[in-house]
Formats: sequence, C-alpha cells, structure tokens
Amino acid sequence: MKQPLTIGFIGLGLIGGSIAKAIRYYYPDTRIIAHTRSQATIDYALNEQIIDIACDQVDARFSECDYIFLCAPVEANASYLEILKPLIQPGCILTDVGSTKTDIHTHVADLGLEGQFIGGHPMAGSEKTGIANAKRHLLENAYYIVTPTSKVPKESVEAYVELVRSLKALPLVLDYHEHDFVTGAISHLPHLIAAALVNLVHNEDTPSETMRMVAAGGFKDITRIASSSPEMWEQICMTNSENILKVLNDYIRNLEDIRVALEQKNGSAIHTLFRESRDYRNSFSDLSAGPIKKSHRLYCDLVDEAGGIAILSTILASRGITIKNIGIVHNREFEDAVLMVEFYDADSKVCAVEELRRYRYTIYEV
Ligand SMILES: NC(=O)c1ccc[n+]([C@@H]2O[C@H](COP(=O)([O-])OP(=O)(O)OC[C@H]3O[C@@H](n4cnc5c(N)ncnc54)[C@H](O)[C@@H]3O)[C@@H](O)[C@H]2O)c1
Ligand SMILES: O=C(O)C(=O)C[C@]1(C(=O)O)C=C[C@@H](O)C=C1
Repeated sequence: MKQPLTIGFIGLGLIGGSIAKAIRYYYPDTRIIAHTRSQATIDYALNEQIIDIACDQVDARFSECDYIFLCAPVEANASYLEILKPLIQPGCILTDVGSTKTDIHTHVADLGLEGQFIGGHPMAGSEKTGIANAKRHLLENAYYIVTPTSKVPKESVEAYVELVRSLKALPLVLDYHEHDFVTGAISHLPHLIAAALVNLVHNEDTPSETMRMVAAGGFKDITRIASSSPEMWEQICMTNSENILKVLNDYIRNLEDIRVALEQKNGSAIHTLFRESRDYRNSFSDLSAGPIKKSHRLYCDLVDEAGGIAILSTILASRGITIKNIGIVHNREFEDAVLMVEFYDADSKVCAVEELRRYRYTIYEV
C-alpha cells in the first residue's frame, strides 16, 4: 500500500470517528482531512489530533485524497457525490460506511463514478452517536461488508480490502442488492421492532408508570437499539423500504401465527417457536463483533483483596494500558476468588500479561 496516504472524511461521528481513530493509530503518518456539519466535532477531532486539516466545505483540498470516506447519514452521503465528482483525481477511491447500499450505488452509476466507488459497511456500531463515543477498537473483529462496483479496478478492490483488514476488521465482499436484503432482516427490521415495542410499552403503561420502573434485562436487551439516532434511521428506512417491507410482512405473518397459537392455547406451537429460536440463536458465532463481542480478558490471583485492584490498575496505567472492565470473580473454576481484567483489544491484553508476570502475578486463561 502507498504510504503515507491522504484520507478524507465527510461526516465524523461514531463510525467516521472510529475509522479515523483506527487509521491514526495504525498509520500515524496518514494525512487526514475532514468536513462535517458540526464545529464541535471538528474542534474535538483537531484537539485529539485525529485529523490534520478541517474543511468548512468540500473543496479542492479533497483532490489530494487517496480515499474519501462518506460517513454522514446515507442520504447526506449520496448528496456529496456530485460535489466530489469534479474534485477527485483518477486514483482516488470513494467509499462510504452507510447502512444501505443500493441507493448510493444508483447515484454513483447515474453520475458515472462507478470506476472509483467501493461501497463499505462496518457491521459494528451502537445506539450512541458522535465522535466522543467513537472508538478505534469498534471495527475490531467486526465484519466489514465491501460492495465494489463491477467497473472499479480489481487492484483497487484488493488494496481497499487490505486497508479494511489492516484496521482489524473482517472484510466480506458482497453484491449490494444482497447486502440490502440481508441487513433489512438482521438490522433494519430489528430497529423498527425495537422502536415499536418501546412505544407500545409507553402507551400501555399504567398511570404510575410501573412498566417503565420494573422493565428488566429482557426488555432492555431487546430495546437498546430503540435509543438510536432518528435522523440516521429515517434515512436508512427510506432507502431500503422494499427489502424491509418484504421481511416485515413475513414477520407480521409470524406474529399472526403466534396470536393463533395463544388463542387456541396451543402450548406445543409456542414450545416449538422457542426451541427453534433458541437452537438457531445459540448457533451464532461470537467471532464477529456483531451479535456478541469478542472479549479480551485475563484472570489473575488477588494478592491482597483490599488494595489489590488499585495496585494492579496502577501497574497497567503506568504502561499506558487501558482497562475496559475489572472485577472480583468467585466461581467454581477457580479455587479462590480471582480478579478478572478485560481490555479493549488483543494487543493490550498481551502487554498486560507480560507486565503483570514481571510483577510475579499468576495469570490464568490467557
Ligand atoms: N451507528 C451505527 O451503528 C452504524 C453502523 C454502521 C454504519 N453506520 C452508518 O454510518 C453512517 C454514520 O452514522 P454514525 O453512527 O456515525 O452517526 P453519527 O450521528 O454519530 O455521525 C454522523 C456524522 O455525520 C455528520 N453529518 C450529518 N449530516 C451531515 C451533512 N449533511 N454533511 C456533513 N456531515 C453531516 C454529523 O455531524 C456527524 O459527524 C450512517 O450512514 C450510518 O448508516 C452506522
Ligand atoms: O449495535 C448496535 O447498536 C447497532 O445497531 C449496530 C448496527 C446493527 O447491528 O444493526 C446498526 C446499524 C448498522 O448499519 C450496523 C450495525
């Protein structure tokens, strides 16, 4: 890969910010330029040295880019293609991170930009928005769907896939129509269902709001994504409505079957529903950061329970290692209580093990 690269960002929130942070970490010499809607984002990105150049508009400075990442909501991303067309050089690759792909591929074809466009979609994220929530680890171990046009050179696709892989994501090349059907089922419909369920409970709640008060793990697990950005999700739903409608109709039919089973007190149908869903859900891999995050944990002996956590965290902090989670574990796997320490990535865990062994800690399950 040519080094150092110049990379442009339009939109620099949760996803753009996470990619920029990862690029800054793995390719410190990269020149990163960015345009975004909010001045606060630009100030943060400059202060944290995530970007080198802030652009108040998309202008000739983007001509120097080897890659331009469109990281705004999907309809906003498409609106920048026309502005970028006269600016970009022949070798520049335009890419996006949008959750829908057919819409942007259509705009790309209409503008004759197919030779320079590779769609992208990291299958990682959260209900939070903004660069302050962006993490360089976000892409780690997550599938990153890549949708090249048929006209973009093979070598450009290979270089892009390599870039994605070097940021520790798992590239997966897909046709963009297939992408939109798949994400309609595993991402877009679930977001609509979560939002509808939360609104249902809001409307059904008692005058003293007992539902809101007692809502526990089950409700919170299935509705976390109902806190996502309305602006982003409106644009996703408006650019993939056909696929969403197809799976939504199938889903409504499934709910109607459930209604009949309940009306007829058909316990065996309900049992089958839960058995089949459990078996399929349990077959999901935890390799990708998608449904279940891969964790980077170590377990070690508790030297002195009172001050043990403070001492260990000071040792790790002195090496610049950030702890994601820490806690005392009492379970049958270990004879005595041990300390569980979780890190954001594999590299941090390796450094931590090395450092703690230097201080004569006994480490388990590394
Ligand atoms: N949030 C997720 O879980 C997730 C996951 C994968 C992909 N995506 C996709 O990533 C993209 C960005 O989502 P996000 O989660 O980072 O959202 P975000 O709200 O955190 O960030 C959006 C960024 O775009 C900027 N922006 C908005 N409109 C703009 C405009 N017209 N011009 C310039 N900048 C503009 C905002 O200022 C912000 O910097 C979306 O296309 C979304 O579909 C999101
Ligand atoms: O984890 C979340 O909160 C997400 O919603 C992430 C999620 C999803 O899994 O649906 C959201 C949108 C994307 O385009 C990709 C990932």
